[in-house]
Amino acid sequence: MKYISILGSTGSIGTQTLDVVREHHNELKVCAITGNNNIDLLEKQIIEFNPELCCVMNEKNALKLKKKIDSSLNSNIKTEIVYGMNGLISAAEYYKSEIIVTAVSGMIGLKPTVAAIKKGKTIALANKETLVTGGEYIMNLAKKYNSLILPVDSEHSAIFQCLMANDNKEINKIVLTASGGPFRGRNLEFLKNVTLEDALKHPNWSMGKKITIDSSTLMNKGLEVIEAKFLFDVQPEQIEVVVHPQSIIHSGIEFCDHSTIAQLGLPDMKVPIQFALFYPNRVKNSYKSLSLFDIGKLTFEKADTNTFKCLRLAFESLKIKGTMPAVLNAANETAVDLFLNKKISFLDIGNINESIMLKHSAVKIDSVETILEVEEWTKRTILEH
Ligand SMILES: NC(=O)C1=CN([C@@H]2O[C@H](COP(=O)(O)OP(=O)(O)OC[C@H]3O[C@@H](n4cnc5c(N)ncnc54)[C@H](OP(=O)(O)O)[C@@H]3O)[C@@H](O)[C@H]2O)C=CC1
Ligand SMILES: CC(=O)[C@@H](O)[C@H](O)COP(=O)(O)O
Ligand SMILES: [Mn+2]
Repeated sequence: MKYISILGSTGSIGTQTLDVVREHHNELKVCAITGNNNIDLLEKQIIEFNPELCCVMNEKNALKLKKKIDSSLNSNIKTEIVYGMNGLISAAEYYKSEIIVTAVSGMIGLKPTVAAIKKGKTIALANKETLVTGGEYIMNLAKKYNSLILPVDSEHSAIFQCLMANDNKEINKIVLTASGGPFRGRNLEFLKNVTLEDALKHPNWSMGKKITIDSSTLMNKGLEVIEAKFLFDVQPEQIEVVVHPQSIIHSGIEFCDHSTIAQLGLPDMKVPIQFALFYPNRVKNSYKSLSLFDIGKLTFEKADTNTFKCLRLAFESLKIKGTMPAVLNAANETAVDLFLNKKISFLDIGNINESIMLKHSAVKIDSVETILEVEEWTKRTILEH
């Protein structure tokens, strides 16, 4: 039996991780789960999976959930309810858990992931913001504490799988695929008037709201470029973004002999989640099979980084190094939150990200505190404006 913690069990990745656990209930056991607002779903998850620990970020919600659980007629439930950042860290450090699925959205995932790394846990990393903000610091920490980081992000899982069979072989480039989002092919004039509802319509994937907006601005691809740079220790120039609207080729590697290996599959996150949970093994499941006949055509385009400036900003932040990717990420989280609350327009997201980068003088990251300080500065600077 493999014991796991799921940080963010009520979200898109969290619920799909639980689907994988249901599929493999004889091999996987959930010890700890966490959520923020969705306590109705947390209650259902507690009843079904009976974890030993459940953290609700928000204290009031935690007390409400505790009341519900205490008054439940099901006397088998032994779940301890905790709350706040300390609670999230306890779930990440939970003594029985070997693998921690980091499926919370945003930089809030940084501290618990660092805590899990310091306990030498295996990290099934969905929360890309941890690597985007912590970069080399996180990778070095993982080495120091012998913690294995297994990517869950579909592109990075694809790259990891291509590398697995070709360990220690020199690579020319990473081919990082992008769907292009709901506004692929559109120009700035069109984007001036797009709405939140338009931006939330991802063509291929059903995901949480924040990452769905990031896909529509191509910031998601920018964050993934930064994630790939640190995970696979390549130069930014070795990462080629290719728009592939069908999202069937999840990414690939061109090796030094000009042979390219890619990983393909239907757009279903259960596949990379399962891969991380069972690594290095491949195990059978009941998921749908890919039929290339049904797909018919696979097409490829260049990304338009003039119209979608967030992708360009990501490459620029990597050139500047240090805290700049963390600042870009924090600016983007703040801007996306404002957009989700209908306070700014779609194009404002990229403009805010760019203006904050211009205001920031990057420094080297030598602690989690450095990252949290620049996050605080970024959010304050945007909101005071
Ligand atoms: N969805 C996908 O297919 C993919 C996602 N990812 C990455 O995985 C991560 C999760 O994405 P996704 O599942 O889509 O996101 P969701 O928005 O669907 O889920 C987010 C989860 O985090 C919890 N949460 C939100 N805010 C806080 C907070 N302040 N403190 C503690 N917990 C919080 C939510 O709790 P609650 O619901 O109870 O409020 C929920 O459990 C992101 O980093 C994303 O980039 C990467 C590749 C694909
Ligand atoms: C499923 C997944 O990994 C997402 O990150 C996905 O890649 C988003 O699609 P885009 O290619 O549109 O950003
Ligand atoms: Mn992805």
